Amino acid sequence: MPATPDAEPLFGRVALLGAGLIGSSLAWAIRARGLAAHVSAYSRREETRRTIAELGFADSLHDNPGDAVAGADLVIFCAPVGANAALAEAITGQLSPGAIVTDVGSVKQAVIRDIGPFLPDGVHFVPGHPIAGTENSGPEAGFADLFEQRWCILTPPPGTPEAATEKLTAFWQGLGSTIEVMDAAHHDKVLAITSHLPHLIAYTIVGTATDLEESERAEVVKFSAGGFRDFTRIAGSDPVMWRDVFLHNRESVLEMLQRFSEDLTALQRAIRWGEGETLEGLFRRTREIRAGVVDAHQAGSFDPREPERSGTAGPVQDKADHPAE
Ligand SMILES: NC(=O)c1ccc[n+]([C@@H]2O[C@H](COP(=O)([O-])OP(=O)(O)OC[C@H]3O[C@@H](n4cnc5c(N)ncnc54)[C@H](O)[C@@H]3O)[C@@H](O)[C@H]2O)c1
Ligand SMILES: O=C(O)C(=O)C[C@]1(C(=O)O)C=C[C@@H](O)C=C1
Repeated sequence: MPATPDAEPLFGRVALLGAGLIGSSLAWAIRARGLAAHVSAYSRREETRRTIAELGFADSLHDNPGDAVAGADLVIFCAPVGANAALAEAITGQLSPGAIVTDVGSVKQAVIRDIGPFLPDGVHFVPGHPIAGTENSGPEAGFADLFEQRWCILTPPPGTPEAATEKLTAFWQGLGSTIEVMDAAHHDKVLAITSHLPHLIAYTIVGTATDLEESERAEVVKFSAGGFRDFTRIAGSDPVMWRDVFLHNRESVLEMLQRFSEDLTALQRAIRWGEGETLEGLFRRTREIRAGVVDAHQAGSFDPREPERSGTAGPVQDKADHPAE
């Protein structure tokens, strides 16, 4: 539920460390819903800072992470997870007592390992992960309703004061999300299969098809219709962000990849030996799962990733959805 404009904001100053898709969406959403009096943003590159200034979603812009967090009562790490340790080290002396530190990273155990040791006593760490995104990246890609009717998972380490988790819960609810609190290790396993492996498969299949195109002059991209095009959308996701996800959730991804490879081998056998029942049985099961996913979304979720099927075009669309353009 959006905050009313004259209500007291939940936070005085929110600092964003990195302002790409997620950071800029947070800034727009915080402003639209009146959740903070001031949004400060840190960005490394001058060119990106210029873009952010033109877009106008930050109240103050900084070329130094320490300056961005000074005086903030909420600090949100929004860079690729591989950048966290260096950023945490850079801000440690500037954090205000009582501040809440959180993040939006797609992995959680590595984030706790990399940021936790740099936080002084009296600063509360509540890692988070919005299950919301698109294949686009950078400050121009953000939009205010990205987090609406989406899950946000919080993974507070043992000993985190309840009040800090509650305040961050109120923040994400204010952005329109629904909260689930879970253990970081459990998060990393679940997301390995629901998000990380699908991205790995998409990157692989698009790479394989492109190699084939080069070696056999097969017209893969030209004739790519529904299925392959859907994969290219996911495979168009940010290379640095996803490099870091795989390097920082290694164990869980490798475990899920092992299971996936075994299942794939079973399908390979079924095709080789003409076992139609095996194939059809699996495809019927997965079709039911898809129907369940669609029902869940139709029960009230705006999904910017499926503009064609849901008929509700999101503000950021992939060119691949409009091949004639
Ligand atoms: N894209 C998604 O769908 C999605 C969804 C949920 C969570 N996340 C997580 O959100 C975080 C940000 O992802 P995004 O999609 O906004 O990426 P993005 O590429 O759009 O933005 C990342 C920002 O971080 C900056 N940055 C990159 N390397 C840096 C470094 N070493 N030091 C400081 N700044 C650096 C970039 O300049 C950019 O402004 C990641 O940790 C990602 O795992 C992404
Ligand atoms: O919608 C997409 O394009 C996404 O890939 C978003 C997605 C996902 O896998 O669902 C990607 C990474 C995240 O950490 C959370 C969400």
